[in-house]
Amino acid sequence: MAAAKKQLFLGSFVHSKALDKLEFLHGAAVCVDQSGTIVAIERDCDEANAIEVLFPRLGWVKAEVVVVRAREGQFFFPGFIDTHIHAPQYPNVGIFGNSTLLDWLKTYTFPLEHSLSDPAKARQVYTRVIRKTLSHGTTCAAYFATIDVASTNLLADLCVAAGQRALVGRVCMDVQGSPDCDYYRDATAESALASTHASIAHMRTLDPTMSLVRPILTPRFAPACSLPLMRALGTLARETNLPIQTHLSENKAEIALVKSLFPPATTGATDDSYAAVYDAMGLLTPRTILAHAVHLTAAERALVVARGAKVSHCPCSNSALGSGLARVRWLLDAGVVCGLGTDVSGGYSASVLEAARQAALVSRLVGVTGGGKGGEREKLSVEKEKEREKEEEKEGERQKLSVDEVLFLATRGGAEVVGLEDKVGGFEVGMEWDAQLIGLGTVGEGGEVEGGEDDEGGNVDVFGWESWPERMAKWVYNGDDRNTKKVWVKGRLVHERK
Ligand SMILES: Nc1nc2[nH]cnc2c(=O)[nH]1
Ligand SMILES: [Zn+2]
Repeated sequence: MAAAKKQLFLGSFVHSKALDKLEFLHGAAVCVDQSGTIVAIERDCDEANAIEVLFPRLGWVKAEVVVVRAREGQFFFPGFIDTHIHAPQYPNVGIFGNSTLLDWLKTYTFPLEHSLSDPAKARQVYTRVIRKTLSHGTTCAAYFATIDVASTNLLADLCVAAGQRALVGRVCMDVQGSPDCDYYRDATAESALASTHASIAHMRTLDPTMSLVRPILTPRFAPACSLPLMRALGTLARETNLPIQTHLSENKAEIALVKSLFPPATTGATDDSYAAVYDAMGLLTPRTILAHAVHLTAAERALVVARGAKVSHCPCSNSALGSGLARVRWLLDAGVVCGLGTDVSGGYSASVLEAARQAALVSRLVGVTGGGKGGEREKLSVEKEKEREKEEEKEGERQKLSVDEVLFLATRGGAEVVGLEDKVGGFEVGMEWDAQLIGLGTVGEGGEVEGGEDDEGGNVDVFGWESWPERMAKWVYNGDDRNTKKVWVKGRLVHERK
């Protein structure tokens, strides 16, 4: 549903200009037309200026325009893009015990996903996960649903109704026993493909221009898919240009399983790596989202770059399931396009801001663990050892992701991962108004927070002497949904914090 009215947004706007550079526009004006498209951006422009200068240029008359003002200290920020989230797993957020990937799937995940073939339960869970993610400023999500067609289609319906932009994938998994999921799987590769076609057809009817919701091919991960199924999905991707999402190289036991299940002789792959299996099946494309990519080899990274596939970095999940420290700088260095994923419920939070915070923190650990290189170290002379330590320290510093960088990954990076970089992720004329209004707490002279202790600033106190970059750091490290005051998708208000 489009925004019904022309809108004028006034105040401070913050967005990424480059990986390491946020841009701050203060006292600015942004005009958004009825279709939700940004038609003008003007610096140093108050309401009177906008009416006098911008409106005539756009052919707008004052009476038909709704004005939205950010209060002093508040700012508009692009909506977050969650490049990897499992909608049916939302009831399990925080519930993972001490498990690791393969036993977590068996113990917690497959039973819950299976139970969502009950339409009432699916409606309850999907309604909640959409509301929750919107309240955290997620304007676009790449969702894994379940193997069940009806409830996958319901997820797409509910996204459209709530106004959330989404890629929705019916999960494909036709293999019995690896890992153990006999009660929850597609009966055959053919039936998996037929069910996939059914959900694609539903979404094409629901949103024929894919203005909000689009289908995405979703082979769960190699161990749960047969070669014929993966090959057929690769062919379908080539024929339809549809995007693909899957998991890659998340956990060491998973990688060993892939090596044992798919020797190159069976796949025709050039080597026995995990990425090579997907490549041999035609699943590595410029429209492929690869979740995790924690333990990639240099050769796999080169293959991902060569195919133009993208990576969804899921730090909350990688830490919760003890999967490992993804080397994001190492991926970025090679030109891999990266975004952030919550990976609910491997990830314990539906918040992309939390994923951004954890991406920053985890990157600080990548350096001290030797850039994830590990392995035996050559014995050196004392002098050479000192040199090496210095080099490693420098390299460790370089691994760190800044506040600007993690916010880029959460917005522009994510937009490129989901193939929507021309539409969302920043504030540019011609792009769509997917945005959030952020408010931080303002501490008064008496130490009180204006507007009430609890809600106004949530966990973020701003004293007034902080620079804008410092305010952004406070938001990233201490913020939560209490700071997300309003959220728009395509110009439509889809969440308001009361
Ligand atoms: N994190 C995560 N990894 C997976 N690998 C296969 N399925 C899943 C899943 O649901 N979550
Ligand atoms: Zn996942």
